Amino acid sequence: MKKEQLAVYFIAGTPNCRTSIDETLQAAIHGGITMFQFREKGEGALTGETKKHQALRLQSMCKQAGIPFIVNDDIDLAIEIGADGVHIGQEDEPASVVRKKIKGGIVGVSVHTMDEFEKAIIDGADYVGTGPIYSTATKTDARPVAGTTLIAKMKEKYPHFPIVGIGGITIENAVDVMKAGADGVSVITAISHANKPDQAASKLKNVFSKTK
Ligand SMILES: Cc1ncc(COP(=O)(O)OP(=O)(O)O)c(N)n1
Ligand SMILES: Cc1nc(C(=O)O)sc1CCOP(=O)(O)O
Ligand SMILES: [Mg+2]
Repeated sequence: MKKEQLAVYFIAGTPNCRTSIDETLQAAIHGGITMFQFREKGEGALTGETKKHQALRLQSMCKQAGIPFIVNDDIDLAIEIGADGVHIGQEDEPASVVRKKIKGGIVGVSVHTMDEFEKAIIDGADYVGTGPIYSTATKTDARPVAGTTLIAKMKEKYPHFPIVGIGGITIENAVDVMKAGADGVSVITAISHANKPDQAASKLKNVFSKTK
């Protein structure tokens, strides 16, 4: 995985989108997102075959655009459909186990402390996501707001390891996350609830280009 692929990392599931997730993702791709995570979670989330078929449609759009298609939590689905990778948190399957299952695919791990970060590196993570950087209404079980301090500490100790910030990130505050040392920003609402998701993605990409 190239670090640059984390620049504008869009995450969404059907419950996050105001119009259809297919339209939202297509617009986000048009605006320049660099990676996509299918996170089918929360009230009204699809399950079973319907979830799989939705995943396949989105995967095909990502493939055509040449951006990695990552599956959140559901390792079996990721393997079944041949996704480019998975994202797991501290409450999910251990990263060391997932690393073996996913073989050469991308493994992203959520971390909240320096110890979790160093363990993720040892376990074979390709990148880490850390947050919530700012207050978020999207994840009901999010941890307390962390700010950008941990990102700066992680970058200081491991300058080359890919790190992305997540949680409450907007077009306005993304610059501070980048300046703290993140290689990119992960967003749900900033793109999925935007009136024009393509423009939101494009503005986030501009923040990245101006900061890096
Ligand atoms: C890029 C990125 N970073 C962090 C997360 C959060 O993962 P997790 O803690 O497992 O929480 P859920 O997303 O599964 O609710 C993420 N998904 N992506
Ligand atoms: C999925 C997720 N994980 C978080 C973490 O802190 O690990 S915050 C979060 C939600 C991000 O959504 P939004 O961009 O709408 O705030
Ligand atoms: Mg998870």
